[in-house]
Amino acid sequence: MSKFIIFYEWTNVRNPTSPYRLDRFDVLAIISIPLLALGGIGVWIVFFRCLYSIRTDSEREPLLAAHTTTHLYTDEPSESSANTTEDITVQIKETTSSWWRIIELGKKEWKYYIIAFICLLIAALTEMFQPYFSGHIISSVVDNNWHNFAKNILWYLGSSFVYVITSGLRGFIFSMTSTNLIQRLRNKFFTAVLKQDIEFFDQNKTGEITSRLSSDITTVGEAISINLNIFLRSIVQTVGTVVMMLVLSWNLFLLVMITGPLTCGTAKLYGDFIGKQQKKVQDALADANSLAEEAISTIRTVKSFANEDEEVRLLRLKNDLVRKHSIRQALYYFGYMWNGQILIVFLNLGTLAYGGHLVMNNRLSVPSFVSFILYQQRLGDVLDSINGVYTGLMKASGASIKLFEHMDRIPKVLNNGMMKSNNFQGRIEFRNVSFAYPNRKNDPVLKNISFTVEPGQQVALVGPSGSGKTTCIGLLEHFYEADQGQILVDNIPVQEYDYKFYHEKISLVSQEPVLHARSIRDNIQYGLLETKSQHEIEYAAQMANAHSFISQFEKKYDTECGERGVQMAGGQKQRIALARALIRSPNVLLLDEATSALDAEAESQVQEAIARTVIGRTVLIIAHRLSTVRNADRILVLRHGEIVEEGTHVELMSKRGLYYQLVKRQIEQHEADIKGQLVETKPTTIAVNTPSIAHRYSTSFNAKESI
Ligand SMILES: Nc1ncnc2c1ncn2[C@@H]1O[C@H](COP(=O)(O)OP(=O)(O)OP(=O)(O)O)[C@@H](O)[C@H]1O
Repeated sequence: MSKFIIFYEWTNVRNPTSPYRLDRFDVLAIISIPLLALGGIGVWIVFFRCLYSIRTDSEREPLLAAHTTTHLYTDEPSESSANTTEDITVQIKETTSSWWRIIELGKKEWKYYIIAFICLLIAALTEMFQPYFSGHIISSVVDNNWHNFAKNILWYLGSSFVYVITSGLRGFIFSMTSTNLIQRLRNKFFTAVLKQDIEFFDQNKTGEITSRLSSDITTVGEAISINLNIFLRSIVQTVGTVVMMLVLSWNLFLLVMITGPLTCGTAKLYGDFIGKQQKKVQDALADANSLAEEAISTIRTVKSFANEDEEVRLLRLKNDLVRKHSIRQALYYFGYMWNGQILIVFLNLGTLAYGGHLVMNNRLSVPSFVSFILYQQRLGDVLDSINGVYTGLMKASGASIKLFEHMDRIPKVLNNGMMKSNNFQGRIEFRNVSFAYPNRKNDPVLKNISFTVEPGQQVALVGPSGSGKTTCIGLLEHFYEADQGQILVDNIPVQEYDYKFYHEKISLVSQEPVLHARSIRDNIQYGLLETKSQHEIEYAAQMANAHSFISQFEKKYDTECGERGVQMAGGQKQRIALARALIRSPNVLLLDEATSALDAEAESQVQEAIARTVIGRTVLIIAHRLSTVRNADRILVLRHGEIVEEGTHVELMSKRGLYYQLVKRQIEQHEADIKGQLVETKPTTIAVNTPSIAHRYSTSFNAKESI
């Protein structure tokens, strides 16, 4: 019992002899300082809530809104709707899951993280003792004790040396892992994006996707590695510093402790704001990048319409939105820093006053007080860092939400078929196919169409613009899934074929073939698993009527094609594209207006190549110039997504239906053109680079002859 009484007296805060005694001054300090700090924070919360509700001018700007993608002008409603419990829950889930996923990405480098953590631990421990040695250096100077002074100086120097080495190593490892993380994230994102179906690319602009690939991923990678570094360091430092402070003076530590929840609360509040704002910054940046990318990639069109100033104006408006979102984010950051500083000022003042009181009452020694103050300053820095970590993580999670959204999207069109046929014939069948594009679900493009193309047959699809011809090719290429009905090749649904196998058997030459910024050789063997010999490449080029012009280039097959084939003429591009299709010896050739953009000479060269290559192959051809499909085995006439006529050229002409009308209109148009061209003066005729008269004449002549 007596022991209990002694213990009670020893721990009784009212007992003047107890080391845990608290007087009125103690209680006043512990209560008043946090209250004062809270008041400061409250004022700032009110100020920032007001600021938050102010909409920027450019968000109201109608012109910009008209050019802004959906996610930008819908971000305001989404923010207000985030007030509902459901939305907040979704946001928290999104944020948490994106953190975990980013951490998972770093799992691969766990060995490096362990080394970095050991360095960090050593650095933090050595750093932790520095205030202790500083306190003793000061007190030994006051006491005139030079032996103690030298000893503590040596300890200080030794610990600083270890600190410098280990913290440098830690920094290097974290930078290296950050670079690796960014690269891995970039590769994963690019792989995921390329695996998406065409619907995804219909919905997302190229510039937006590339912006995610560069800017968002860098933001995430850097924020994560830097924050992981700071977070781990801060945790170790916090534990060490707290222990040292407790040992030095528990009364003073109690005062410091009370401000802890305030610091965490502030970090949470501002972290949430900053996270939300970061998503807006990244979205606005993606939108601006998208516009810049579009303007640069279509520079010829921009220049031919002298529209540079307008493009610059639009980009400025979009960049202005990025700037405004970024400034608002910087203001949140400023507020958060300000609050942190208020807390620190109050805490320092409180500690000085209360610590001074303890020293004057002989409850704390001077060296301990000095050391405590230094530790407290360090704790302030550490807590500040932890706050920064939280806001940094929120930034990263804001930037990563869209990244993971793209990466997680499961394509609606899956290319997971396994079928590889040894006896691939190339019989095409459209069986009751109906289709509407996913982004225009209410506008049916194909309505219950059925047709077959037997192996070796040449079938032409003709019809007015927008009747659904290219859509048929898109479905056959399995870019989209039909809403109803089936598309079969050799009686097997296209989705059941192995993706690579199918696209080697079926080759497409489109109206505006896109070449890659690589050599002609690389373009011809594009997408092939094995490298083709020079002989095979030349053979494909000869079949496509391309060898002679390629041979005239100085670098021959190593000549660069330029971005999207910009360094090649239209006819040359078409013939390289034809060689690219032919090198895989496809059973089925899809020709989507392969010659419509060419002049007479280029067209005749491509036609000649096509005539040579179609023999023995199943061919589905789309042509506006009806003269090019006269010899097809069968012609299907489409109108508003339905097959309205079917037969050979002669049969259809005799029917006097839509096909006849189309041919007639084309002849009349050509005749009018010829008359117009003939009355034009010579210089004008030379200046206007239209498809040649001779070509049009021959087309009209052919068509007329056939009527
Ligand atoms: N990616 C797309 N998203 C939404 N609608 C589309 C898309 N591509 C085409 N369309 C629409 O589908 C319809 C048919 O287009 P399609 O390209 O198949 O016509 P077409 O007969 O080939 O025309 P043209 O002869 O002028 O090339 C058009 O109304 C077009 O606006």
